[in-house]
Amino acid sequence: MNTGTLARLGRIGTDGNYLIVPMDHGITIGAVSGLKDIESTIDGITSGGADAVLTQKGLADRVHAHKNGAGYIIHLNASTSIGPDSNDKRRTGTVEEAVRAGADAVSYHINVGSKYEREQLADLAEVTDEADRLGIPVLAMSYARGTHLEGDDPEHNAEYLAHAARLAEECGADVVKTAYSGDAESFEHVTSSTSLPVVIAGGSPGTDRATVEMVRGAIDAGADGVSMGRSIFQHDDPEAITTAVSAVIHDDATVEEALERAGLAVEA
Ligand SMILES: CC(=O)[C@@H](O)[C@H](O)C[C@H](N)C(=O)O
Ligand SMILES: O=CC(=O)COP(=O)(O)O
Repeated sequence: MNTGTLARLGRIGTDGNYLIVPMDHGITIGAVSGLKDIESTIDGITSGGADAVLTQKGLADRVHAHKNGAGYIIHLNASTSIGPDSNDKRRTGTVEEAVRAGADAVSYHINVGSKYEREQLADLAEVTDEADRLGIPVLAMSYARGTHLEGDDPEHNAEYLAHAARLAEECGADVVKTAYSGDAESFEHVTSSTSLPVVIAGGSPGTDRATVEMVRGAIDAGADGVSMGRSIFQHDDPEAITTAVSAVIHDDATVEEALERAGLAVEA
């Protein structure tokens, strides 16, 4: 890893742990709650302890004035939930554009098991080469998603998730984000399948306790943090839920301690 990449990796995390809040969903699902007044949302989550925020390049001007010194990641591909196939992620930017827009890192989304994985695999490998030349870390959002997967809930199957996580390392990424398998025991298979820092997506929002329990379970399984979007930016109090998630990631708090610190309900 070159000096620049290592230095910038330190800007999107704290001591090797990562509380990243992605808000690139404006392409995927539109300007949902939390993304309309994204400036206030970013103020809240960075005050609550987020290490970095993540958007598409077009939002850069709206981010910088509100990120309170947190790191900034620009996402390089996207799809929409209303188009023919949300697994067909297409390029929305380059690493050079991200650097020009003041990013400390870039991210790229690959759907392993989809009919688009071949193109996305090749594109991710190009992104990591381009990023390495510029000393920019790459967060690979590596999901198990697509018609070639089998089983009842393939998107949360630990075998598929472990494969997706290792794929990111083999393609030269610096951090990998994938879905949580649902429990610490099965997720250990995912974290042990790669030497990369592993962070989890939050998925569709649940209760505050469920969100914090997911983070606690992932950390107990060897994960290094989160790249958690909707559960945080769509929360009624983004600063409070970020405070709770930060307590687990940065201070190794229990679920109860984290919820109490954030002033959130402790009972299930
Ligand atoms: C909205 C979702 O299902 C998320 O998991 C997205 O797929 C993640 C990605 N950043 C996107 O918005 O495309
Ligand atoms: O970019 C999106 C993610 O990294 C995960 O988003 P989610 O809303 O937590 O699923």
